[in-house]
Amino acid sequence: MTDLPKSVEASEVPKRGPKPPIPLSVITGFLGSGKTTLLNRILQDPSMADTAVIINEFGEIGLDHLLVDQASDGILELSSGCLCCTIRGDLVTTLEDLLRRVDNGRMDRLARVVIETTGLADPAPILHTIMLHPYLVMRYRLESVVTLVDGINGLETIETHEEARRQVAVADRLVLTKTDLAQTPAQSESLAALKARLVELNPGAHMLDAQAGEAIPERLFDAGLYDPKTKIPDVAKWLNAEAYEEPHSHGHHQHGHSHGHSHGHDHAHDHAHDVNRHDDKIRAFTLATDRPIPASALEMFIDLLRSAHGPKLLRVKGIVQIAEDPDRPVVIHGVQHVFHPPATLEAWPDEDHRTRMVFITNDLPEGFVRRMFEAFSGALLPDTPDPQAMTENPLAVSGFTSPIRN
Ligand SMILES: Nc1nc2c(ncn2[C@@H]2O[C@H](COP(=O)(O)OP(=O)(O)OP(=O)(O)O)[C@@H](O)[C@H]2O)c(=O)[nH]1
Repeated sequence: MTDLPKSVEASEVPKRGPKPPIPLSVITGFLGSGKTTLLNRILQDPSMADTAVIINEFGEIGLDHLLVDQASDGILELSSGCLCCTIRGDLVTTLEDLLRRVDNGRMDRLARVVIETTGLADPAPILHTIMLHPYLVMRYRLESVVTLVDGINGLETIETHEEARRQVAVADRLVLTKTDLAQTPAQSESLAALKARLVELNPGAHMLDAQAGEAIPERLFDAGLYDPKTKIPDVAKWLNAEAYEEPHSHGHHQHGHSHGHSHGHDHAHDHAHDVNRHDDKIRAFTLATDRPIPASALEMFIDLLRSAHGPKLLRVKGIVQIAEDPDRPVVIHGVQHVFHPPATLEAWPDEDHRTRMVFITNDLPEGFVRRMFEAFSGALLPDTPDPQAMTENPLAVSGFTSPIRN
């Protein structure tokens, strides 16, 4: 999985040979956050034609008005041109069934698959199912993780439920729901604090307001490495590393990160928030270097990170300049202990040829990851000591740049 130089080619351009992989997105969000409501709305959008939606229970989702035909294999055809199926058996079987339909011509086109998770689920195992499956990982490509957050109850849910924080951390898109219900000053204030908190937890995810009509398919799902129109990798957009530099300075994002200020609330309440923030162990940060990294060093860095600290890696994305093949960058993508097979791009998509990685970690300090990265990225020349020694006694590396510091 980590033999980087021999990695799979990330060829997305349709051509003879293997079919281009089918984009796959996951919609998650805490109980009652509005997943069904959102799905019902977007399923009526013409751009969702040729989409297959996988949900846990048909009963949960009021799709009756959309149903046309109940097929015998549990896959329903919707009047919008979508298919809908429940997760029968397991997700792998369902995803294989869809491929079979495409391959044997029973389905003309499968433009996208959307999986709705149950509210309490950590979406990571769903991503792992695809990343670890040798066939599915070739036929599907992870396009986006969309996490819905209730604009009224979200802040409290995030502070009290680890699952909710994980859902936020793994997201490419964060959708705020129920913002229409924030009418009192206290509710507006809570919504503002929620937005600030979301930026803090996951600065790279775009935030969309469902009530403002922003949660439309093209903005929800267009979060993959490849531009859906040109099929060209857009690494800068995918990584969105700039967003990590100044987490609180984003245009429409909330500036009022002012939990210490007086809002007329009692002091204890504000103080409780302060404590939660300071105790919080989720960190979002980036690493960057202009020094090419030997393939073996990258492999060891990733192996060590995921084997020793896998559960603490909520999300890792990166583009890496490999010393042996500096003109063809390697793209890495991990969720907890599982990394997608690294993809080698044919060329750098833009002028920036630095290695850049974004991390969202839980209880894994930035300094620790940074030192480990420094040790592996800068010093592992052929005559260097073994990586274990390097990790225990990391060397300082010149040319190493860091957009943000702890
Ligand atoms: N006012 C308002 N209500 C909403 C909005 N989104 C969802 N709701 C309501 O919130 C409730 C829960 O929404 P669902 O769509 O069922 O939420 P869910 O995430 O699918 O719920 P589970 O499947 O139980 O996890 C429903 O009564 C919706 O009508 C919104 O943007 N504004």
